[in-house]
Amino acid sequence: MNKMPGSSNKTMTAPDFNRDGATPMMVQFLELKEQYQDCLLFYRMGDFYELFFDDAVKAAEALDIALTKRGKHQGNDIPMAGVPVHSHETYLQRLIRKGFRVAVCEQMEDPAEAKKRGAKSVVKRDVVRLITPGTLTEDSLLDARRHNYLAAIADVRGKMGVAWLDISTGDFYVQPCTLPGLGAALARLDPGEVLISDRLLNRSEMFDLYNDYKNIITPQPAARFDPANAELRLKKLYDVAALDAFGGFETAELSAAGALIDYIELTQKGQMPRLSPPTRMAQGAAMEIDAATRRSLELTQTQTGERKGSLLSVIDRTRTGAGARLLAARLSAPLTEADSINRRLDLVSYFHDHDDLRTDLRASLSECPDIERALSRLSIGRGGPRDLASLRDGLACAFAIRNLLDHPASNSLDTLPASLNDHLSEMGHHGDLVDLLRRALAESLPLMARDGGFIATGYHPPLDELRMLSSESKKLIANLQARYIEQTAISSLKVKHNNVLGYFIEVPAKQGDKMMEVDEFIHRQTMANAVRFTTVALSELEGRVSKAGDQAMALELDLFADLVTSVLVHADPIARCAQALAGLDVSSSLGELARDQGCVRPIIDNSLSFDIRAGRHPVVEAALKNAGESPFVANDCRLEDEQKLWLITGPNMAGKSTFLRQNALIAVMAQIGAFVPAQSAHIGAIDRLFSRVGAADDLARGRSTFMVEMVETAAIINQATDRSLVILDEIGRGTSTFDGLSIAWAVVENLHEVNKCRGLFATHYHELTALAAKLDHLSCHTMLIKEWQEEVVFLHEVGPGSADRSYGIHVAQLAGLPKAVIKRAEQVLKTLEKGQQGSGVAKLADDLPLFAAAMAQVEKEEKSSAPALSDQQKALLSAMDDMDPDDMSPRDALDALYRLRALQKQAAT
Ligand SMILES: Nc1ncnc2c1ncn2[C@@H]1O[C@H](COP(=O)(O)OP(=O)(O)OP(=O)(O)O)[C@@H](O)[C@H]1O
Repeated sequence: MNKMPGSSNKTMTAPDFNRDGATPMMVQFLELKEQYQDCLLFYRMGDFYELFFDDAVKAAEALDIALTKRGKHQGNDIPMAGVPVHSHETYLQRLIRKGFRVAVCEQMEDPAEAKKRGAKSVVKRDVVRLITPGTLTEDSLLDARRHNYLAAIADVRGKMGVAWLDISTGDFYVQPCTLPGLGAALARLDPGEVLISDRLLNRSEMFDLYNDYKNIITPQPAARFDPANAELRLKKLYDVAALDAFGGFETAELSAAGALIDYIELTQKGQMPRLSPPTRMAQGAAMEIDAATRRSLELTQTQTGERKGSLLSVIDRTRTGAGARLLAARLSAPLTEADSINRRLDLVSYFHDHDDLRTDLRASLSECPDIERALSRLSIGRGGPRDLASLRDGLACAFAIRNLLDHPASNSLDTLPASLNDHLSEMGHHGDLVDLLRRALAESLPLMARDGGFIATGYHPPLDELRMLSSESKKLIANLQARYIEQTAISSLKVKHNNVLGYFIEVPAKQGDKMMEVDEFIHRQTMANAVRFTTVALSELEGRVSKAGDQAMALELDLFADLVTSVLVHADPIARCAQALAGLDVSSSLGELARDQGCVRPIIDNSLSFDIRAGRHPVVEAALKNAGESPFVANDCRLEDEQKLWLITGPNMAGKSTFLRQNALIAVMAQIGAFVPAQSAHIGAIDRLFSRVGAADDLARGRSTFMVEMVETAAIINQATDRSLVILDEIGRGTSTFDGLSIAWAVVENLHEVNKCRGLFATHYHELTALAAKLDHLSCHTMLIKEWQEEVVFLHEVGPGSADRSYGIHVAQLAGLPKAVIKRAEQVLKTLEKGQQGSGVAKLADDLPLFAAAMAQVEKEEKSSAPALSDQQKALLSAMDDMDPDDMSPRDALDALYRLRALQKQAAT
């Protein structure tokens, strides 16, 4: 941590809000800080945001910036740290990532105004915004390809509701929820921040959830979740008398949605961003996938938290940020309703079948800026000229895309899929707005409107006049230089400009006296090497330049505000257009993926089918391809009728986990409306997907591997229905053999008899295969291998039947376990296989030779198995032994080399 430089005095960290004796500025700071004690207060002072007291200490440590001090409070030094305004976003990003909340306090008036009230008066300041992880709008603080949701959870008389919105795009949703389903809902949303009322948070049932999300939970007073207030807030926001038009919301959903709006008002200080009316997601509309299943299937990120290596990274071919966000959102929430899935598939099919059209569309999309985020920034008063340009270019792209899709050059006789027509009509017509923005905006644009110069010449004549006045005056100033040189005969005289003096005449120091003699030149400043003057004419021209400049700036800002208004009048249709573009991006990119990867359109209906022919694991297949290894082996999976539940045995490393996961991933891909990596696929829509494939300790929650496994298994047994797909890999391996086997046994029976779900169950407990005789819908399958010259070759093929052994020792050998250990393991295995399990196991230690004896045996075998050397080979070795390179001349060395080569040739024949 940074130390207070050169300070032996006591410093104070936590501010003492006692204002006695404080300077007026500190009084102002303390008044503000007292209101925002849970935030770091960025206190604007000129070109810096300053932090004081423990805010400064925390920020200095988090940002690795200097910690200094400024004045005293109550007799103690005040720690201070600061970040420049022009680069503050980088610092903000780091603070937000580290979990801080920041209150941004701005100067609300020109310092000159404050001075008018008296020399000691303080510039008015106020907090204009609270920056929290769930309320970010700046591109620099956001990932362009991911949504950043702010979520709220409400409980009203035992009924729960979840609401979530992305302030940077205006998306807003609600859904009813149950306590057991809450974890899955949050895992799906992966929000940046979660609001929960303190009353709900204190309930013991919430402790686990709190544990999982404590870093992003922002507790709120229960009053902020009041449903009656929530309803009023929503009605006011959307200016409606009743909310029925948006769908029938349950009270808990309203309460959650209202808490979100309240929080936005609180953090944005009343500046409401554009928010789409809340869309209600019905319970069960999305495939339920709990957090453990998401982790194990690595849908949007790998188990180590990276995007690379996830399913999303392999299937994402989108060209726009909005498309990428939509694809990630769809992948997190596959649909359950067959008709909706098929509508999406129709569009993917269309793009899959029309290569040229798809290529042209994707080329156009590449040019399309992020309309959603630009619109959101403009709506919240945080946009700049470049956001207007993004809208201009994005809407122009939409126009071009509409033309392209409305009049496909080829296949003009094809009927367009219904969802394509929907997208086209959602794109609307924004020609007038594009035209306006084209005329209004200059070619190169500053980030902030206050930097000026962004209105195109010719758009607004009065602005052109002011600019002309200013530039003509500048020209006249330049002319003055020539006149004064002639008048004074000082050729080195220059007219210059700086921010302190404005325009001035500068001559070298030795010419200063000469200038002083002329009344016209008014002395301003004497420097070491130069003397500076002004004249009445120069001051007048300068006045004209700055007046015209100020007027032009004010006019530009007015014009900017007008343009923003013209955009915001159309905010909703623009947002719909942006969503349509994102939809086209996703569908065309899935069409591209299907073409590229040889995927097929799945048949999705309401049956209980699960029939995948020649399915492949998209991520493992891509990895094998990248590594240049042998191609992926496709496998069938039919979970129907008497084969609803598969029991899969087979050696380690034979591909069981890959097979299990690939079928889950194919189901997920199919239900987001993507083509799937298979020869054919028929899936009766799945309501819940469970995958328990390996588990790690959850030490944070004090759970062992086995405990985690059992908690997850319990969730499956309690929740899986006959429409669910359950994937279980090696249940029960974390405990003693007999305990594990018994649990696995009972779980299989329960899945078969009670849950009646479709499922894949991989195990090394070969004893379980006996269950197939008892359970009608259980069938045994195994990973095929070939044994060849004592080697095991994995074929990665799934076939009927069961394996009689696991070849674990073989895999251990491949992994490099020492030979002695392998040998010993083989001895133990043989003894066990002779039927000495159970009570006989205890006798193992007596019956088996000692470990040391086994080691000695290995050494002996190695020696005896070493191949005998031929006479020629011996001659070669002894010739090498006889050589001493230090004693050789270069000539001797060369001769020796030839000799060795000749001996080696003899040895080889
Ligand atoms: N169908 C396949 N085609 C080609 N290679 C495959 C296939 N399935 C698996 N593999 C390769 O085999 C490796 C091991 O697969 P996997 O982890 O699925 O085996 P496993 O049977 O589950 O092993 P264990 O029982 O030890 O967990 C994979 O990393 C992959 O490289």
